[in-house]
Amino acid sequence: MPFDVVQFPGAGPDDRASSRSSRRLVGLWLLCMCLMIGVMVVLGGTTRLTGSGLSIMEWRPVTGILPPMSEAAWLRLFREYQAIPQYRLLHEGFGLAGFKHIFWLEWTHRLWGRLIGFAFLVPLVWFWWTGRIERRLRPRLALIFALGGLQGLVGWFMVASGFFPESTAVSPYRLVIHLTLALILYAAILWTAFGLLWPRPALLLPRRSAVASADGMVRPLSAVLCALVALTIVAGGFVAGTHAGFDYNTFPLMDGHLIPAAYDRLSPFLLNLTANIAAVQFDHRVLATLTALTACAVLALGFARPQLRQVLRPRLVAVGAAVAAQYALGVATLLWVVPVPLAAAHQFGAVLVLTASLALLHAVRPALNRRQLKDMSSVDGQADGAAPRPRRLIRPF
Ligand code: HEM
Repeated sequence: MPFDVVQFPGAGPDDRASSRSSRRLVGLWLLCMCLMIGVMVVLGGTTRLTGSGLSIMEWRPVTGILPPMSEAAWLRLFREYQAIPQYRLLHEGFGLAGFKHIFWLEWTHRLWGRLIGFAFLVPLVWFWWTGRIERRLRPRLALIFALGGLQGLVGWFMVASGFFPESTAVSPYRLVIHLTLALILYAAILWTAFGLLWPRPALLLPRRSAVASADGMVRPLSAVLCALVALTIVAGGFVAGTHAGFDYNTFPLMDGHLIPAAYDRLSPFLLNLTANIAAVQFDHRVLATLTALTACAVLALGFARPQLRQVLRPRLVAVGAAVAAQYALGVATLLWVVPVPLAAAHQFGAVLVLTASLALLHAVRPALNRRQLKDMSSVDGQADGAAPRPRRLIRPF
């Protein structure tokens, strides 16, 4: 009997849901959802970077799936777009062909959003109906679906801010909310998928050993890494939202200084963190550097300790590679003054960094209770060559 199968003789209606095959099926479906969200993040980034996001000025969740069907319909939409400040300031004179170009990007972004909703809802109903989803997971998945719907609304809330008089782009605050909610959804789905596919921590670290032993330090360090990645992403959202990447295009100095002279230009001081280009860009650099240093610390610890190296090697390599590539991409995006392909790759890189750090944290998370720990020890501690005993219930997250 495979150890991961959770089978209780005469157990309740969750029997099918907790079987290995159901968990794998549901887990793989959720991983596919993550992939779709990753593509969506790149599509959203490209839409923003090419100034396409304001080309559809209506919010029609269902009927909006149909693009304009006649020349008259195209002309009507183009005339509406010509009335907003973005057209006059960014795209004046680009003609109907230019308008169609930016329209199709925004339309594809919205269409992909609808497809994500569809690809989530239909299997969810099917798996639920056929008893493949454990009871405990049902409220979580329903909440994720509701948050997905909310994300569509937040997207429109963001786009609407681009139509304010004299505004040529969306509000940075709304852009950050949109990006953050997308990545919260992504993280929640990924964590749930990991829990289904790898129901127990890869490493047997009792709660007490965290911090108390050198090996145990890997857990708090991984948690700090995830927190720093999250903060760096939010800060990156502000860099994108305030167009801060088009200024201070040198590295590591900013205008000849390590800390830009204009860091505290605005008052009150807190406003600098979100609205002052110098401070916004500097904070993103600092947070990214702290993220990279923490990743180095996790890697140094992981490779120095044989027990950690043996179990965590692929995850450590993934964290190292993703953070190094993302840092280099960030610097390149800055030095080349935000070319669309580099900036879009940098946006996707953030998803990869998040994925790798969550995979590491998931592998070293504590077992849920003492019994689990005992059950795990009974399998893991088979140095005497005795046949392993099947474990009992391991909750899948
Ligand atoms: C772990 C490291 C990093 C992470 C996780 C990260 C993450 C992000 C994210 C999520 C964005 C917002 C993308 C968007 O909304 O379109 C962003 C934007 C940006 N980041 Fe980073 N970043 C990192 C390192 C760096 C570094 C080291 C630099 C340069 C010194 C940098 C420069 C930029 C620039 C210029 C933008 C704006 C690009 C645009 O306008 O599209 N990043 N970053």
